Formats: sequence, C-alpha cells, structure tokens
Amino acid sequence: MYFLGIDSGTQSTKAIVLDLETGNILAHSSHKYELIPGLPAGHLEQHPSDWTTATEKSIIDCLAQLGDARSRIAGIGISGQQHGLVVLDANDEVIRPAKLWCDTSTTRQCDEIAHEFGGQPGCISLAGNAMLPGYTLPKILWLKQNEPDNFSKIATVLLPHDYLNFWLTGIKRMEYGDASGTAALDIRTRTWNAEICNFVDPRLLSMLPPVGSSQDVHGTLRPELAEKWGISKDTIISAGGGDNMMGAIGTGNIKPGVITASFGTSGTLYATAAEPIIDGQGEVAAFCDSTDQWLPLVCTMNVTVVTEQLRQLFEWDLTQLESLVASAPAGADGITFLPYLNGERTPNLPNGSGVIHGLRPGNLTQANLARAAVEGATLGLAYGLNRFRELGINPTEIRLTGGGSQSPAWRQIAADIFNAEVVTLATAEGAALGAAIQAAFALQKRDTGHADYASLTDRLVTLDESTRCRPNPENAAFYKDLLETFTGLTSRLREVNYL
Ligand SMILES: Nc1ncnc2c1ncn2[C@@H]1O[C@H](COP(=O)(O)OP(=O)(O)O)[C@@H](O)[C@H]1O
Ligand SMILES: O=C(CO)[C@@H](O)[C@H](O)COP(=O)(O)O
Repeated sequence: MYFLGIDSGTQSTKAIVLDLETGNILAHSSHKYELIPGLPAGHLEQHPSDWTTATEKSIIDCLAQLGDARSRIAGIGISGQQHGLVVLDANDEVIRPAKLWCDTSTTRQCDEIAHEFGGQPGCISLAGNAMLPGYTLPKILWLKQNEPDNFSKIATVLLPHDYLNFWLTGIKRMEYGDASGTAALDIRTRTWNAEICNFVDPRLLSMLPPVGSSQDVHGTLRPELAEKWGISKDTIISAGGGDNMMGAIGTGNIKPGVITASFGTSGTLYATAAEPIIDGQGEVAAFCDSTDQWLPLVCTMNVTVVTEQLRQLFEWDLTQLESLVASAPAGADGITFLPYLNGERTPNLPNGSGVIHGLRPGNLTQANLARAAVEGATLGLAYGLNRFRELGINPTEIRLTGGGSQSPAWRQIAADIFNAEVVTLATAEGAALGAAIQAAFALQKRDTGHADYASLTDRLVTLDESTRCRPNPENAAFYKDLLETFTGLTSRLREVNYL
C-alpha cells in the first residue's frame, strides 16, 4: 500500500508518496505560492485557494510519477502551517483570505483577551497557553472588530489543514494537535474553553467544528476527486495536523526524549510529552500533538525569512548562500543580526524589526551578512532551547527538518549554537512523511482496531548519519557568549521601545 503525505507550508506545498512495505519514497513534488502583496505592515495573508491549487498540482505530479501503480494509494495525510484563520460562510465558501500564523496585526485583540482573564498568567491557568498574536483566537476578535460584515457571515472557523481536509472529503472537523494552537482549546481536557470563546463572541462555539482524536480517519476522498485523479474512491484521509505535529511523527519524535528543530519559514523546537508541559512564562507553548499526547514547542518567526531576504537582495542562489556562510568566521567578524523582520513570538515582540549590529569598516561583506543571518536565526531558537532546558528538557541530540536543514554549513552552526549533536532524516520533508505515516496508522487502526506509532516510525523514519554534526567545543563556548550578547541587545532595545 502507498500513502500520500502533503505538507502545506508557508512558502510551498510539498508532497511525497510512501511505500509502506519498503519505506521508500516513490514520488515527490512541490509547488510554491506567495503572501498576498501590498497589505499593511503586520498583515500576512494567503488565499486558501492557493493551497488547494498547489496541493492538487503536487498530488497530480506524484501520481504521474507512479503511473499505473497509483491504484495502490490507500490513504492521504495532510500537514499544514498552524494557527491560520480560515472562515467559511453558510454555503461553505471562503469569506476572505486567511490570516496566517505570522500575522501580527492582532496585538491589540490579544491584549484585550489576556486583560479580561487576568493577563498571561490567567490565560495560562485557564487553558494552558499564553494569548499570543500568532494564535487563531485574536484573529477572530480582529475580524469581529475590523470587518463586522465578514464576521456576521461566518458559519465555520477552520485551520489551514482542516480546510484542506474539508476540500478533500467534504467533512468539517478538527483534531487535538492543530486545535490546541487556536488558544481556544483547554489543552488539559482537550475541549473548547467556553469562557474564552464566549468572551470573543457568544456565537464562536457554534462556529467551531467538533474536535476529536488525532488518531481517527477524517473521511474518504470525495468521489469526484478520486475519479479525476484516477485513484480509489475508498482512499482515506487521516486526521492530519499542524506541520510541527506532523513533523514530530515524521522525525520519530513520538515519545519523550527526542527533540526536533525545524528550519522552515518559522523556526521551531519541539518534544513529545506524555502529560501537558505548561510553561508559567508562556514561552514554551503547551500544544497537544497529533498522536493524542502533548507537544511542548518553541516557535520563532524568522528563520528562512531572513536568509530569503538576503538572497533576494543580493540575488544569491542556495549554493552561493552556502559558500558565503561557510566562508565567514564564527561571529561574522563582529556582526550580530537580530532577525525579527516579521516581529517575533519568542521572545514576544510582535512589533519588532530586524537589527544589524556591529558594523565596522572592513567587516561589511556579503559573507559576514550571510553568516550573521544564519547565526541570528539560530540564536533566536537557542533562546527557546534554554527555556526548554530550564523546564527540564535536556537534549543531547536534535533532529533537524525543514528547508534550512539541507544546508551543511547551517547544520554545523546549529550544532555549535545548540551545543548538541544534530542530524537530519533521510528526507528533509519530515512533516510530509509524518502525514503519510499518520495515514497508514489511521487506516490500520480503523481496519484492525489497533495501530502502533513506534513500530511504524522505527521502520519508516531513518536518520541520515552522513549529516550528523558534533559541536566544536571552541565554537560552542564562543556562541554561548554570543547568545548572551544577542539576548542582552534584544532586552536593551526592547526597554527603549525600539523593538
Ligand atoms: N540548502 C538550503 N539552505 C538554506 N535554505 C534552504 C536550503 N534549502 C531550502 N532552503 C529554504 O527553505 C525554505 C523552505 O523550507 P520549508 O521547510 O519548506 O518552509 P515552509 O514549510 O515554511 O514553507 C525556503 O525558503 C528555501 O529557500
Ligand atoms: O506558528 C508556528 C508554530 O506554532 C509555525 O511553525 C507555523 O506552523 C508555520 O510553519 P512553517 O511554514 O514555518 O513550517
């Protein structure tokens, strides 16, 4: 049997076909899309139709690579960027573009909700998570306050991967993992928190679809799509999940002890936990995972965002970026890049901006800028890793996934900055692989009443040992000091309201 895994990320959709028997990836494809241009600062939006178009194109590409063997496709799993707000009217039409996880226009609404419940400590004690602009709930209040006509039309609220599930099956439902990123779910009980929802709007609870186990089958493929694509109408769609939850499955991070770092548009660090891990400071998010456990997670908003801006500015391809980063010394000859181009979630600086510090005659080179950008993006995540360590999660090895993890220079910098071994998986598409594995799990569970993630991931998730990097003790000590400089600069600029 074959399983299609789709990851609908912020910059592109990636698809892979997994052969369950051999573990081989038989086909892959990806299609890019953009943010909607020309919106005011802080407003980051996409058309959900761009996601369905890219998903369909990626599926059709993969099926073409399979030829007649496409008849062996038994299931599809969907991974999607977390937190985005998709609103449907009574006819299930999309009312307006989706506000994304990186949209920070909702800072005021976020403060309003937090204030009602006793500030961040109140929100954390009520539902397990701080109220942050990236989460879905403040986006809903923003819509109510800024676009009342659109708000009055809302019949259903979905997240990006739920919308793709709906497009594939016609069924509207959420699962615990992605739903926990709305900030409306009490992550301990995995039920909607009525108090918070009612504060945003008395109608909100009725707009949210049922939420259930991430282990279940979501539905079967709509017959018209099955016919168009030439695959079985019995093809199942699993519950799917947020991209980090699916990345956890695809990197074998399904039991305590493993840590994954994703270098995508965002940067994330996450672990699996058998119980909720609630950070009183709210910096480590207390999400649910998509195997019906929990996923403590730190997210920064600016990872390949920073390197992509430099690539555009200087017209570097990825090979040029790689050689520039590798050619500059650790510390980029004194240049420190605070990477907060889109604002930031960790630390919480929704209105932040990027800062390049330490320019002197002689050190302003393309190589130093490239190196400082990669170091800055990685130091941002190291700030989160320190918080993980304070909560007792102490990795000796970190599994890397996402686009940036394909860079050898970046991997060594990550090992040195994290002061831990890093290694990638045989595929950079951890989230898409996780989605395919989840589909295999869900089908097996539906048909036999039992399925076991460990036996699937032990067999299907392979580390690429050739990518393993060990920390260089000298560089690790240097970066420990640089992280202090980086954190100190951030705090001081925040104190003077610069960030
Ligand atoms: N070798 C590399 N070095 C640096 N960046 C890379 C490399 N390969 C891919 N990328 C970047 O990774 C990003 C895509 O990563 P991905 O994890 O797919 O993001 P998302 O899921 O947020 O769309 C792109 O910006 C791409 O240019
Ligand atoms: O908001 C978060 C995590 O809480 C982000 O990680 C998004 O889920 C976007 O992911 P990428 O597109 O960067 O993979």
